[in-house]
Amino acid sequence: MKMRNPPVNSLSLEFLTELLISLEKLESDKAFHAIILTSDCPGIFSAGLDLMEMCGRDPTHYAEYWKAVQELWLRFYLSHLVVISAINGVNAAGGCLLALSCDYRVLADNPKYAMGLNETLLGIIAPFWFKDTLVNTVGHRTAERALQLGLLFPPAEALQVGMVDKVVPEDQVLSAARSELAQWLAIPGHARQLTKSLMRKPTADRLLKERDADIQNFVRFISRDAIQKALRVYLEKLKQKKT
Ligand SMILES: CCCCCCCCCCCCC/C=C/C(=O)SCCNC(=O)CCNC(=O)[C@H](O)C(C)(C)COP(=O)(O)OP(=O)(O)OC[C@H]1O[C@@H](n2cnc3c(N)ncnc32)[C@H](O)[C@@H]1OP(=O)(O)O
Repeated sequence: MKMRNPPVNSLSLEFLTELLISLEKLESDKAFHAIILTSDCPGIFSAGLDLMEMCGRDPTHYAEYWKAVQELWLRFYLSHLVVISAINGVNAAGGCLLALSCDYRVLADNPKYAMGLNETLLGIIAPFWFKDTLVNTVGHRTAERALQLGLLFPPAEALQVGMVDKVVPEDQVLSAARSELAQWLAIPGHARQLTKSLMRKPTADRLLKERDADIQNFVRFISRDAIQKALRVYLEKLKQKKT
């Protein structure tokens, strides 16, 4: 699955919906057993959630958007397919969440390709299920530091803290993901799937039990004047970077 939403693969409502539909199609076709998730945007895996969906819109839109974000995470996190990410670019916040929801992560060895949950740098916070997904991957202490400081880890550090499983030269990121896949596909499917569910269901259930409350919390939080201002300032900084 090659993500293509130029210029930065931001996860807009439309793009989230496309990803969901693609995933559902693959999952319902018995011929498919695995996905390699990668990017078609040079140097960028994903810039995360689309800030334009969270800025200057009305509460109904925020609620619709957040429901789609929840849905995409739940579907990827619990997918019965083997999902491996071949991370071939910078990968921020919501994009990083998507990679953390995969079964295995290969990152291209380029110092520019940092990844992490950097929400605090924007003046916002990573929701509890983003946090849980990170804790499940790198452990509590590393997650606590990474989340508070909004750290984006370059490849060597991402490997060292366990955020990714392998770092390879850029031109080998896809072939490394394919090689890894062979090992996962050699395991009897039902046993692997049940084990995945055993490991992940408690984390997913936390959100499933509080889905509506989580949407309401998001809408309340994102609608605050101070948060809207912080997002506008951040977007402005991104634009000024060019001049
Ligand atoms: C009491 C508590 C209750 C709590 C309740 C819960 C609360 C929940 C809170 C909210 C949770 C929200 C979670 C958010 C998750 C996210 O994912 S936020 C997004 C974070 N992403 C980023 O910080 C990355 C930002 N982008 C970049 O750093 C760079 O763009 C890049 C990815 C490194 C690429 O750089 P470069 O190649 O130089 O391209 P640019 O010129 O910077 O960008 C090109 C254009 O794209 C626009 N853009 C970039 N990122 C985004 C984005 N995420 N969304 C929308 N648009 C984006 C950028 O502005 C450029 O636009 P133009 O200038 O118009 O070309």
